[in-house]
Amino acid sequence: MNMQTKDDRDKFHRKPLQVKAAQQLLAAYGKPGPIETVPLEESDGRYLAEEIRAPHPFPRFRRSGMDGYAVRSEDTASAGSDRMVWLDVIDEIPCGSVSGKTITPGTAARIMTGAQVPEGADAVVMLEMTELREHGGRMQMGLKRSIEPGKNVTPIGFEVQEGEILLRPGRRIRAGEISVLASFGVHRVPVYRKPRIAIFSTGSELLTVDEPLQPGKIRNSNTYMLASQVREAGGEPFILEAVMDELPLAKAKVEKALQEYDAVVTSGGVSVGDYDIMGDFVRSGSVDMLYNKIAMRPGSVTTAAVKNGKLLFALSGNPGACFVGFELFVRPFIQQALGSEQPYLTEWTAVLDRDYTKVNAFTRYVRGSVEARDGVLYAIPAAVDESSVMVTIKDSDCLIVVPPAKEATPAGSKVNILMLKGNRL
Ligand SMILES: Nc1nc2c(c(=O)[nH]1)N[C@H]1C(S)=C(S)[C@@H](COP(=O)(O)OP(=O)(O)OC[C@H]3O[C@@H](n4cnc5c(N)ncnc54)[C@H](O)[C@@H]3O)O[C@H]1N2
Ligand code: MOO
Ligand SMILES: [Mg+2]
Repeated sequence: MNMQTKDDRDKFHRKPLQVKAAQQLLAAYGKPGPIETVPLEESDGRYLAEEIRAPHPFPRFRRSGMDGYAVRSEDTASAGSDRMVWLDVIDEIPCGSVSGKTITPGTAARIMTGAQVPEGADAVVMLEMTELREHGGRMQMGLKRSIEPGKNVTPIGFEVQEGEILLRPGRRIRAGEISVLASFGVHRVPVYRKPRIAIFSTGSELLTVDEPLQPGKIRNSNTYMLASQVREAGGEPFILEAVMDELPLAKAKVEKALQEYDAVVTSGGVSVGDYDIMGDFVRSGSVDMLYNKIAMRPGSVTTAAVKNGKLLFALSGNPGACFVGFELFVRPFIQQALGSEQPYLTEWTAVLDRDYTKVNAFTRYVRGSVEARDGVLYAIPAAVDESSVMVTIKDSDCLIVVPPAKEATPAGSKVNILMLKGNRL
């Protein structure tokens, strides 16, 4: 039987840090950069690294909104149901062409949607409102309705003025942003390089996913789950081989990974057990420990340390705790490295759908699904949400934040939820 040592006493009496305080500690290390440029078609999902200003107004020319005729509105003033106004058609302007003619009194030009409205014209009449005839060897269009100035003409700069800021750094590039970039000719897009995150699990019980099961062993799921979370958060995951619960192995692996990658995420071995070597490692002095206990559940044993300005996130081995630890601490780091405007999970309010009976001294982050009923958001806690439970992670749209309470939280209570799915703003 082992005697209790000073180290044991240190690890048994850890001082828990609040989640927000831990996030603040970590924020000092989450700096955006470096910048790389990628082709526009590869920029989807990336984070813009430079401000984009409009080099020209948009639209850049007066644009027809209809297929029809470009006219001078004042020429149509006398048109009415019993009085047809006829105008000479002096040109035809397909999209992409610029007319060399000016619309003078008594004339019009046939024009297509998207084409540049010719000089002199200040309105476009849609084709369906007009008639066409040949008269004295000239083509004429007629209409029975007066047209107001500006009708069906999109003015220059209607959408964007020259010099206007269109996109700021840290903006996630999606379909709408890509449309902006393409419209202004940004074919090589400056983006923040994806932070390179090394991931490995610790645990002598771990098998690779393709190994047959053996007595007492389990397959390593956390590594792959974490890699998916890294990708979803905008980082680039690097899966390293899992290590046995032996301190020198883990120490060598972490130290090498910290040199080669932007951050290291491990799972397992952070509690107080005899083989919880990651806990021993962060207390060994080879890294500076930031914290080794958080006032939250699951994931109270979540640990972080720093070496040469680089972070080690030592997450719990319990899958549920590992998942939550990532979302609360690693995701913001990745998002900060991408210059994201909003690194933390978005907080919404919802109505708790059923009683949540567990009580705890720490804030709980309960996996739940979200449903909208009659415009009200309901949060439904997962049936089983123990830290060690893996299978309900897949069903969580959100984390329901249950503050420390001595009594159950009844159905109908207003709760804050952290959105996981559909959150990627
Ligand atoms: N005496 C105490 N025991 C425990 C405490 C405590 O305060 N006092 N805390 C409990 C809590 S809370 C948690 S959470 C766990 C944390 O455990 P560790 O982070 O040390 O993780 P391990 O011991 O390595 O593993 C825990 C559990 O998770 C499984 N595991 C580990 N790695 C993986 C992986 N890559 N993929 C899938 N599953 C994994 C492992 O087999 C264990 O079942 O400690 C409590 N104990
Ligand atoms: O770290 Mo443990 O999950 O608090 O459940
Ligand atoms: Mg353990």
